[in-house]
Amino acid sequence: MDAIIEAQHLCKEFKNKRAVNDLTFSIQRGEIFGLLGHNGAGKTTTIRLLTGQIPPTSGSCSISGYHSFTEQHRVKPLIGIVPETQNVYGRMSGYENLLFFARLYGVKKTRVNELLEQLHLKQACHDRVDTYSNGMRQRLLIARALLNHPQVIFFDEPTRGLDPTSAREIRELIRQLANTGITIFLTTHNMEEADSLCHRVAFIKSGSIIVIDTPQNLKIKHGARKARITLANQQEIIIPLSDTQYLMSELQTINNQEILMIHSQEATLEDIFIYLAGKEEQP
Ligand SMILES: Nc1ncnc2c1ncn2[C@@H]1O[C@H](COP(=O)(O)OP(=O)(O)OP(=O)(O)O)[C@@H](O)[C@H]1O
Repeated sequence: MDAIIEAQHLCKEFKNKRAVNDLTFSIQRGEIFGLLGHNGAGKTTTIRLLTGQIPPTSGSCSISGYHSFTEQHRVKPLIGIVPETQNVYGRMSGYENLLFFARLYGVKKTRVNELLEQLHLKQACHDRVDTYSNGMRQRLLIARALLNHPQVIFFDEPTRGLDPTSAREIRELIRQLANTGITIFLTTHNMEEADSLCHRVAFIKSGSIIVIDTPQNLKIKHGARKARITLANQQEIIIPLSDTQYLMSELQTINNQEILMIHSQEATLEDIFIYLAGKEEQP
């Protein structure tokens, strides 16, 4: 296996607050990996550690074998970051924004044009960014993250605040990037998004990872399958299939009523998340 991101007993404390607690994991090249957690669970801090923006309190993390913080000069050319806040220069055009960063990174102008084309921003590229929709701004941030041909892209809540069409476009784009071999590390609150996009997910709670697996395995291991029975009078009964006694007693209550439909219902990733991580974090 060829791991590109590795964390070993990674911890981060702010004053007396432990934001990230003993994270150990590795992510393979080409993987789409999702870090899922409530507000304040430690997702952004994990990204900041992995990308070398802040030093760990203890433990270590690396990209392609280079220590994220102490070997930033090696790590920076390998990564792209799409942050949670859309920190672009509103008074500049999309083109100027990209050109500014291209110069900073020593990237050729032709790459800017290539990315404006790839991210469908060519037409509006000379308009001021503060006239862009949220979806366009997000695509501009992705273009910026791609300037240096990164091997890994970190997305912090990539579809937060986007309308469903723009969110779908961004998800499609993430899939396309992964298909070109780029490793994707993303954080999200959106369980459906994680389920449809990620090869593996980790649930983080109060700074600790409580489980890492594929969405499918998590559903198989922790999800109760249920039968949804719709009666002719439109009443719906949901019965867990694992509990035979309960199933039999519920079926008896149906008695002579006509059954319209019986569907088997799989647990969703959200069900599993709530089961394992509970509701929102306590401050
Ligand atoms: N610079 C900082 N100084 C002090 N505390 C911080 C700092 N950054 C984060 N924290 C705290 O660490 C914890 C984890 O924060 P983090 O931003 O990583 O969570 P998150 O999972 O990304 O949340 P959200 O989904 O709301 O963005 C929170 O309790 C937060 O208040």
